[in-house]
Amino acid sequence: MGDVYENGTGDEEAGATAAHRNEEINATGNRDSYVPFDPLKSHVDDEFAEFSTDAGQGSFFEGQRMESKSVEVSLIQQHTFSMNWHDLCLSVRLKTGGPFKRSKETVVKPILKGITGYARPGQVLAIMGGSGAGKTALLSMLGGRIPVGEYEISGELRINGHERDVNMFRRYTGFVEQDARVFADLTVREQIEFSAQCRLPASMPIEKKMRRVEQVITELGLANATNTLIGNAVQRGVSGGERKRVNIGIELVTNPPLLLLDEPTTGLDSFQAQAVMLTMLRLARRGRTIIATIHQPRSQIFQMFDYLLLLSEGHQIYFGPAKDMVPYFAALKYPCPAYFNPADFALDLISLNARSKTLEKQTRARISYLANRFLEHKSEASLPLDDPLGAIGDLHTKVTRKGVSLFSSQGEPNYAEPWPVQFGLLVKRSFKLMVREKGTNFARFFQTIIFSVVLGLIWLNTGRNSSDLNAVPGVLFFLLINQAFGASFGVVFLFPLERGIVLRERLSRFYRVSAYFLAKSVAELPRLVVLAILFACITYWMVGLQPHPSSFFIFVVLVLLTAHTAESLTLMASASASSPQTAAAIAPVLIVLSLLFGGFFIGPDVIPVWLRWLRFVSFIYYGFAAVMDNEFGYIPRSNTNNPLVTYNINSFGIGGNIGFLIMLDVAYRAIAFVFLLYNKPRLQKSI
Ligand SMILES: Nc1ncnc2c1ncn2[C@@H]1O[C@H](COP(=O)(O)OP(=O)(O)OP(=O)(O)O)[C@@H](O)[C@H]1O
Repeated sequence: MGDVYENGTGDEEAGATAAHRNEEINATGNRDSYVPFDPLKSHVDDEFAEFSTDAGQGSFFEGQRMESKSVEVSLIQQHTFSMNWHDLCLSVRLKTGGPFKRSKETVVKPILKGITGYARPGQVLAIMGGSGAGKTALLSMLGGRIPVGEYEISGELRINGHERDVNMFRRYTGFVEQDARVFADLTVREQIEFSAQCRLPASMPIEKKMRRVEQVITELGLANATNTLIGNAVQRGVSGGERKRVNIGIELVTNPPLLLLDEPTTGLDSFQAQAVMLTMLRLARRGRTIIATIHQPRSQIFQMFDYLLLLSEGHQIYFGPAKDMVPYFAALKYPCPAYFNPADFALDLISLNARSKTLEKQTRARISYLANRFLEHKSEASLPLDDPLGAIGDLHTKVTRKGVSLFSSQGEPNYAEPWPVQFGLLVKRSFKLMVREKGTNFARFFQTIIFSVVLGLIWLNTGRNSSDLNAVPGVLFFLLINQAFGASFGVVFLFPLERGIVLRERLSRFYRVSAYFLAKSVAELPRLVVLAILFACITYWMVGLQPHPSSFFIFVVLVLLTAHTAESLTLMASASASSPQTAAAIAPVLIVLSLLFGGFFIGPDVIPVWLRWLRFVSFIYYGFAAVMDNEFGYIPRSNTNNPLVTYNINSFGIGGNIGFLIMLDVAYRAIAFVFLLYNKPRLQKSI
């Protein structure tokens, strides 16, 4: 679409171009040109009347159903968020120059240039602007989600008239990101249910939590997709729009006092977009504060907005009641043509048109003119930061050393559920995900059987044949490295693939990282145990190792322990990497180094002195020593043909080597946990 106002900021030009679209320009652009619309009373609402009734009768919205007039009364009965912000600025430091340039220059790129406004309980605030205007940046700033490092922030922000404790704030607010970060192998219901189970108060009975899940599913029109897997590019699941609504449902289910949504309607058809916004409006009318960025809303959606904040190129162009936007621009001699969608009108007016140098110059001049006019108007738009509305609600603010916290944190735990419950929920989810990886499970099962049979056939009866005795150490070593690599490949992508989802859940305080880490470890165990036992059983008897049950049992334990330690070592790589590619690059290095110093390829005397210590942190070194001892321990060490002597096997014995292996296993896992704990984007704490 062309730029309606491409002739610049002049009154006549603007009017003339607008006339091109519609002869009937309401030159005054007064309120008469704006068709009042009450969505809650419209026919659209009727289509959703049943949900409205459900919500009113059920426990979903704890407060009573609110009409605008009764909003304030009900606000007093529940946690409510009133948010004021003043002169918010955000800029990013960009490094220029190639990677080898000695002195890198830093360029500061402003993203938000002094944004002021407020959001009230009971109302919907829409943040509108063209692509790259700064909508997501502003929403992230309001949501306390600006990463540390390259970004610089300034300005003031108050919740209910007080400084916020950003950690508590994140727990109590819902933040719906633009891109849905959800598990492909879980169903719609499972995703929303998990959020409800982790985040709703522990004191709430489970039936009530499940009822709330059902209500959210119904309210978001997901009833027909409840048991459908989310899916991904490879495996077909729900539609893009349904996926988006699941993302909203995950936040909505906790009924947060403040809900921030980044482009909740993008990718939805117009009916669904309207339905989602209607849900937001209803939520607002029940006392919630809703802030949503939105791109190109249709006129009926636009009329659901109570307040509007317009952004262009990081400048604030408008803030105020949505219904006053058209008159505001008309007063600046930019009238909205009659019967024209006010949202389209505003976006045409404030978008930078870079299709040609002339157009860019003209549109830039207009944006700067509008931004300057808003600066003059700003004092009227802003409210004092300690606005008395902040006193509404039963929030108890408390003075802490850091300032005033958002809530009274007395008796207010950081997480809704205690650690054991978090752990239980996570084990259940991880196990479910593991079982649903049918392709992987199938492949690993058959890979184990094929490998063990092939290896068994290659070295059939090698152990029973005394002339082949010297071949046995090689067989034992190979069996161990086979298990090490198998276990390593199984978990190398574990954390990077889930990273996005887990970071989202960690930010919203679903659970502690320790609960997640331990749950993953526990859920992965059954598969590892089954595969290791299967492998050991087949190869041990085919190769013909020591025929005593106790030796066989020790061998099984050692194969299992070696595989588990290899898994722990790989988890170090997996937890430290932010992408699957990085994990895949680090893990083989760790495993191969362990093999190299494992005592088979290179004897300790050949290794340079300063590198010899490395064998003590090689899990294969202990695993190999133990299986060798298990196989040849009966031969006295005085016998120079004893492979234990030939391979310079340590004298820790089977028990000692198992002990060291367990210690390494625990140490690797502990390091992996620390990596996971710290491998997250750090968010700025100020404002
Ligand atoms: N780390 C960064 N480095 C460079 N530029 C950045 C960075 N983060 C944000 N920006 C820039 O800030 C501007 C605003 O980005 P933002 O994502 O807020 O836009 P938006 O209005 O949400 O756009 P869209 O509707 O396309 O999502 C963009 O020009 C973007 O390129």
